[in-house]
Amino acid sequence: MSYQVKEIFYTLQGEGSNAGRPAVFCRFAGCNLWSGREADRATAICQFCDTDFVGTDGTLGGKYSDAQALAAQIAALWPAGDKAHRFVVMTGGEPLLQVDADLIAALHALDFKIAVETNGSLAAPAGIDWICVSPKAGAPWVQRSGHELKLVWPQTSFSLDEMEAADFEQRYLQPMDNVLRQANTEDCIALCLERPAWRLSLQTHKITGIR
Ligand SMILES: C[S@@+](CC[C@H](N)C(=O)[O-])C[C@H]1O[C@@H](n2cnc3c(N)ncnc32)[C@H](O)[C@@H]1O
Ligand SMILES: Nc1nc2[nH]cc(C(=O)O)c2c(=O)[nH]1
Ligand code: SF4
Ligand SMILES: [Mg+2]
Repeated sequence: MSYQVKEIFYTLQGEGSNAGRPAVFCRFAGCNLWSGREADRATAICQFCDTDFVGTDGTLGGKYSDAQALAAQIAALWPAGDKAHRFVVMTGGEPLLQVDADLIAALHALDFKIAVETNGSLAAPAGIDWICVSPKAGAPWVQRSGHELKLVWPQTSFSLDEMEAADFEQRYLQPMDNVLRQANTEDCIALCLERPAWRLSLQTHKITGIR
C-alpha cells in the first residue's frame, strides 16, 4: 500500500512519557476527526488541534509508494552509526488511518522502536512498541489499552475515574494549547496533585522552540 505523508523530521519527542527522547517524527496526512481546514474547525469533532496535517507538502512529505520506501526515508534521518536507539513516532493527522503491518515490519527490520500518537478512535494494529492514546470528546474511544493515556485538558465530558480503570501503564494530563493555556496548565497541575494516578505532560517542544 502507499502512504500519504505530510512531513518527516528528526527532533526530540516533546510530550508525555518519552519527552526528551530523540525521535524521527513521521506525520501522516489526514484525520478522521477534522478535515484540517480552518473553515471546518467549528463543526469538527476535534476542534482544538494545533497541527497542520493537510496535504503532502511539508519537509520530506509526499506519497510513498510502499513501506520499504517510507522506512528507508525515516532511517536516513537517524544519526549515522547508531542502531541501538532508533525511535520513530508515527503521528498526524491520525496515523492509524494508514499505519499497517507492512510498515511496522519494514521499520522493525531497520531496528526502529515504533511509537504512535493516536486519537484512540481506531484499533491499533499489532506490533507497535509504544501506544499513546489521546481520546477526543465526541469521538468513539476504541483503543482502550496501551502504554500511555494522554488526555488534553479540559475535556470535561471524560470521566477520570473511567480513564483510571482503563488498561494503561501511565496517564497524563496535557494542557490544551489555546488562549487559556496558562489556566489550563494550572488546572492540570491541581488535578495531578489531587489524583496522583495522573502526571503532567507539557509540550516541551513549544517551550524550547524546537520542532
Ligand atoms: C496533533 S495530534 C496527532 C495524533 C492523533 N491524531 C491524536 O490526536 O492523538 C498529536 C498530539 O497533540 C495533542 N494536541 C493536539 N492539539 C493540541 C492542543 N491544542 N493542545 C495540547 N495538545 C494538543 C493531541 O491530543 C495528541 O496527543
Ligand atoms: N517535538 C515534538 N513532539 C511532539 N509530540 C507529539 C507531536 C505531534 O504533533 O504529534 C510532536 C511534535 O510535533 N513535535
Ligand atoms: S484527532 Fe489529532 S490530528 Fe485529528 S484534529 Fe484532533 S488533535 Fe488534530
Ligand atoms: Mg504537535
